[in-house]
Amino acid sequence: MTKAETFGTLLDEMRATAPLVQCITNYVAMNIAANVLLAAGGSPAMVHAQEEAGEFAGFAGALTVNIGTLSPTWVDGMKAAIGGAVAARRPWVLDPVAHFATGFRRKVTADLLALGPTVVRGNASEIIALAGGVSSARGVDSRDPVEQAEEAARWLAHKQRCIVAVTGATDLVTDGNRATRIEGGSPLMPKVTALGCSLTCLVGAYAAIRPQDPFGATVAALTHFAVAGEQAGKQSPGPGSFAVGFLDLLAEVDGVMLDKLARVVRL
Ligand SMILES: Nc1ncnc2c1ncn2[C@@H]1O[C@H](COP(=O)(O)OP(=O)(O)OP(=O)(O)O)[C@@H](O)[C@H]1O
Ligand SMILES: Cc1ncsc1CCO
Ligand SMILES: [Mg+2]
Repeated sequence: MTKAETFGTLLDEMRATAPLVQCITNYVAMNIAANVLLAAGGSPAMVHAQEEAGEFAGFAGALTVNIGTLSPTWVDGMKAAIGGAVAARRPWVLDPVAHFATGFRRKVTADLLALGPTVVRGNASEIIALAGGVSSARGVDSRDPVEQAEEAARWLAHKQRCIVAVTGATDLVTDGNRATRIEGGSPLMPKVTALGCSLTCLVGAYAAIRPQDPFGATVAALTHFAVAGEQAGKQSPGPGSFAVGFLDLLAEVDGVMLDKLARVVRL
């Protein structure tokens, strides 16, 4: 981000541009992720078949790849899409859902990481395990605090030469040298499935408008989520109404509100 830019100006620009984001996500996330992206201001397209994924990535603003409900044919689509995005010099974001759980997931994740994601976004357990650490998580839900993942995130970002975003009660974004903490959100967020997967797609939307600054783009996306989540949490008695209210708040937050309510700390 340049000096004159704020998260708010980035949000307004993202919404005005409505970047086309190719989302290869899981069966659980597909609907909510598309709705999240639309509410926030982007334009999602769930395109994953190997026959067309590479071609589509050539004109999408960004690509996001999520391994939540893997199968071999989807992996072919992911690799084709990544090839298309890299050839077109578009940013791509990897969400390594429960990558530690099985041999198949570990192998696919290693293959995808080797293709050079622009951003990796995961929960604390996923990022700790990606850096070779030990986590007690067995499935898609995190069992570790974000603070415990900071060293792992910095190490991974350095090794992969990418941006790493760790989410949880507070979020952390690092490029291996710089790191930023984002506060906000709601304890109801992990009680609604696939909000992390949806956030990965929103990171794609911001990266599409700032391909030269994926660090700033990632912090902006997480800040948009944190502010909308915090406000929605104040109005929601439980996960069901939160899911609906959160979509409303993602759309309601504008640049001025984002800059007023953002709690972002440079570490
Ligand atoms: N306890 C919490 N308090 C506030 N915000 C939270 C909390 N837990 C998660 N969040 C927020 O929820 C969003 C999703 O992060 P989370 O770490 O739950 O992703 P995830 O585990 O990958 O989710 P999923 O796999 O279900 O998509 C982020 O914006 C994060 O800041
Ligand atoms: C519940 C679930 N299972 C595979 S992916 C997914 C969505 C949250 O990551
Ligand atoms: Mg996840």
